Amino acid sequence: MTSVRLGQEVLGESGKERLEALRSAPVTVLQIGEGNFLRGFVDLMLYESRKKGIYTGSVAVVQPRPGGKPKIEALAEQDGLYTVVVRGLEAGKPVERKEVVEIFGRVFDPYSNWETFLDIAKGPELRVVVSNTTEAGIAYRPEALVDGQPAVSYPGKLTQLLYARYLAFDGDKTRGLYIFPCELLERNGDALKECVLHYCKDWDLPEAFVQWVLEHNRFLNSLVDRIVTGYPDEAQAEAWFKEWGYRDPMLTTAEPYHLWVIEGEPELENVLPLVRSGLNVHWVEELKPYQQRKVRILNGAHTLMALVGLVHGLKEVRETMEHPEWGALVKRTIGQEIIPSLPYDKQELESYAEEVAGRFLNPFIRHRLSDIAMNSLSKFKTRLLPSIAFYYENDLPDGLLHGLAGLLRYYKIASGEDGFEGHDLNGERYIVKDDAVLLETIAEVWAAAEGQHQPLQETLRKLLALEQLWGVDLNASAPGLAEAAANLIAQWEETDHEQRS
Ligand SMILES: NC(=O)c1ccc[n+]([C@@H]2O[C@H](COP(=O)([O-])OP(=O)(O)OC[C@H]3O[C@@H](n4cnc5c(N)ncnc54)[C@H](O)[C@@H]3O)[C@@H](O)[C@H]2O)c1
Ligand SMILES: O=P(O)(O)OC[C@@H](O)[C@@H](O)[C@H](O)[C@H](O)CO
Repeated sequence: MTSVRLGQEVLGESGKERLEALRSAPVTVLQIGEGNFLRGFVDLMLYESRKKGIYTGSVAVVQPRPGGKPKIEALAEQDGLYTVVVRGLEAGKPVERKEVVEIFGRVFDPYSNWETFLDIAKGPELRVVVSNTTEAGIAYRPEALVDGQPAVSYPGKLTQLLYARYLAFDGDKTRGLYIFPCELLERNGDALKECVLHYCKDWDLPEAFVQWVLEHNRFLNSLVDRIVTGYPDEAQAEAWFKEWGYRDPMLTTAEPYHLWVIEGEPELENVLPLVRSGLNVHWVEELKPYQQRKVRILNGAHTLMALVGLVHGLKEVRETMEHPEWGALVKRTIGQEIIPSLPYDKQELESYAEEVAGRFLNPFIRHRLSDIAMNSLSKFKTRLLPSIAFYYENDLPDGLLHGLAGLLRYYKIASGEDGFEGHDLNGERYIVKDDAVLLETIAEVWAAAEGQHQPLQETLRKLLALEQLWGVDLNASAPGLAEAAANLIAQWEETDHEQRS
């Protein structure tokens, strides 16, 4: 077992020289987010581009929340280096590529180095901000502007950054930034801009600044697509560390497939030269078709299989896809229920769905259902509910009904020592990670039902009435859902009980 930690020493003399060059390159990209996704996606792309001599700048990275400090410190201890293993099938052939990514010229904690953050914001060479703060990160919550301190929220910090830049360049219209949020939100750029404008208003920032934000900065809407599965299981990590001769707690794994669709003109290659670098990036006029296709097919199927799979004791994506009953259910739901609900070319959707099914079967990637299930309440609403809504006038088809029943059964929870806990059909305990207020509300419904020995259908009816979960009273939108879901859950309980005894 090696105790050597990744750092510039591991790269040898030529590596040290490359790192020196990287650190003296201008910071053209400021990255808000130290998470796995950005490191396995944007940073890896920029690194590919830099290796080809096309992108010549460097990236400064900070964490968006105080809680991310240990990861930022770990990256800094490794001289900004980290390993990505890209593995999967390419044209049907297995590939496994390891890269030590050299892209971060600066790595720091903005909470203890706020002045450094603002200095980077004022850098003449800075052109781009990228972020991934999860869907929860792009949200407006009123907060005070405190001089010399970072705002709590990401959009708040971005407002501070833009204001510092505006003041430093005296409103120069050529100094605006290109902002690329990578959060999986519909029209993520517009959503981020709205939050920034809210803070401008709350903080009474000058109207001239607001005009500068609107006219000379671009908030780009984009869609990201790559399955980034983070740190592997311990046995795999140890085997790799032994083979490589160094340890890397910031190691992440990803599939070879990658797609970034950005709503913007191809001339923006001058800002981020991604297509030129041979990457699967598309500058398009209208993002919506790409967004809907991906979120409804890929993410919808993920959410469906995570909920149904976890309730039935399954743990991973591939295992679920290979399961004779649940794998077939997922494929059927995509092909016969989700695709017919989308207003786009069927052949094209089917070919995307086939590609997605192949990605789910990636033999090298162990994608945990429990990771996908995190925050399923909001994911269900954006990823599966729109497909369900297409069938409000008719009976809900079987696959989507399984998704809804899976959600309701998975969220059969009670408050426990480690958070809100549920039990799968085999009685195994799990912890549900989601919005605390919503979890509390759901747990209260289940607790009341137990106290009153309420029939399952009645409990589900109460849950389906919670507009804070679905945006509507689902009983009114689709009468009969509670009964259908209750019957299905009862059938699951019975089948699993028979199989156990
Ligand atoms: N992993 C993937 O396959 C994948 C693919 C496409 C998109 N995404 C996007 O990435 C997100 C998950 O990111 P990851 O896989 O890098 O996980 P991660 O846990 O490694 O990183 C999450 C990042 O978000 C930050 N964050 C979390 N909640 C926040 C909040 N409320 N405010 C500000 N910052 C917050 C964390 O500090 C961290 O920097 C998804 O929600 C999705 O938007 C992931
Ligand atoms: O990353 P999340 O938690 O928002 O969603 C889980 C997965 O569906 C998601 O990460 C996909 O793997 C990804 O969206 C593929 O591009």
